[in-house]
Amino acid sequence: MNIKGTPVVTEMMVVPVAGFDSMTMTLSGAHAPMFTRNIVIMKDSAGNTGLGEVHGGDDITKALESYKPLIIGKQIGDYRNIVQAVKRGGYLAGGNDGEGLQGLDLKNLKFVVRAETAIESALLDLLGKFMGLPVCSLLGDGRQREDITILGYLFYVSDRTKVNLPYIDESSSADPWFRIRRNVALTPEAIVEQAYATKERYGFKDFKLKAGVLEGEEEMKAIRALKKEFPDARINIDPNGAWSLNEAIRLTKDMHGILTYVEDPCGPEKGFSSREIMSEYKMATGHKVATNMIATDWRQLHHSVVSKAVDIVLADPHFWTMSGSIRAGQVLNDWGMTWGSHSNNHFDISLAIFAQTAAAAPGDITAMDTHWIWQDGQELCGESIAIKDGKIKVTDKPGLGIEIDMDRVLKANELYNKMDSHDRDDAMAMQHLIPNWKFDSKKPCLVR
Ligand SMILES: O=C([O-])C(=O)C[C@H](O)[C@@H](O)C(=O)[O-]
Ligand SMILES: [Mg+2]
Repeated sequence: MNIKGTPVVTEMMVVPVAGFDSMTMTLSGAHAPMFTRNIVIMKDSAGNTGLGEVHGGDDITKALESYKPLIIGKQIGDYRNIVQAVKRGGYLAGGNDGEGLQGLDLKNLKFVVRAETAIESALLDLLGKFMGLPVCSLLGDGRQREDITILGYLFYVSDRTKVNLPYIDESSSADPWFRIRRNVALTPEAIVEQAYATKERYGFKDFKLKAGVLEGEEEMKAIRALKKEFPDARINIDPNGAWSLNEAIRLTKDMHGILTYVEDPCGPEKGFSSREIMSEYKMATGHKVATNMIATDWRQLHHSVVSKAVDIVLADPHFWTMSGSIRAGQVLNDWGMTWGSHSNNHFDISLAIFAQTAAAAPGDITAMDTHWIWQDGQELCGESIAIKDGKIKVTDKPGLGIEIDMDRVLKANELYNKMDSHDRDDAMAMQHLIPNWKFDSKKPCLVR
């Protein structure tokens, strides 16, 4: 079909970039000193620039590069067909396996990630700029809200001084959050200190603790300490499926009124699937359950709903595409369930993608995750999106509402080019801390 009347894509650049991170801990190990992302920069015949961002790694860079012939010369108004063509003909087409297997095997993360989200985002950014509308007005049933509530995503952080790796030190920063975020945090007191510092800088009212690091009892102490300090906060915990069913029940059965919901408490065990086990967990405890592990696509979502395994689906647009995430949000809302979003480390382009998607998700959505507070200060765009009073104000500017700063992108690309490996590997830093450390989907990473 030949659609007339919208500008055509004249140029598409894929720029792999890197940024600095803390030695944050998860079930999978420890974040490395640097994280990677892929940035897409498109230009059109109207002179506008469109932006996209997705996970890092050479496979995703190659996939994005392979999409160019399907995009350049095409009209931006035809973006749905372009994304469809990319999905069918792209380098990663057909591969889909991964985080949903409950192992958080990060070698597989690239198959859960929909690289085409970066293409969709750049095209929607261009189209929004052409039409004078923010991207959220072009998604689903259009804009649903004026601001997005964000939660303070707290992590245990290992002692970077114990490993010979180039983690950055910000302990002389003037900002209390920047001062502590690279430093060791393995106690309830340190987690509470993180919460206070993030509240001071971003105004968060709700918090999430990434668990699967220490013994569950220790992590519950941190949750209780948080609730004591922030009695009005909605607080959740996410061990990425590390606990057995019995352990999860034991740890959380008395946490009503303290935990608002529990995210991916258990995984598969004794021949039962993670959906069956999570369903039993929900029945046994009455807790609301969230996931970004067992409902990462439509087929998984179907089984999760049928088995009544979850209440809240964290439909990260980088896993679902922006329009897919909104479609999921519409269905969830109609079925009395709740939409939210998961995240990984990211730059400010992804923050805009999250904000625009959340702005178009209908109903009473849950506070959104973002790792961005761990990256704040490393923006790739001129005027960045701010989190104030625990919220992002949805922009009225056209497109994503941000403009790329090429000097910053080139610097982040230089950092990327200095790295030996571009794929995420949380076992690497862990092995510097504990020789021969190996991922075990049932053992918190510091319990060895
Ligand atoms: O909610 C989650 O499961 C995550 O945020 C998973 C991610 O892998 C996160 O823990 C990370 O990137 O370290
Ligand atoms: Mg999670």
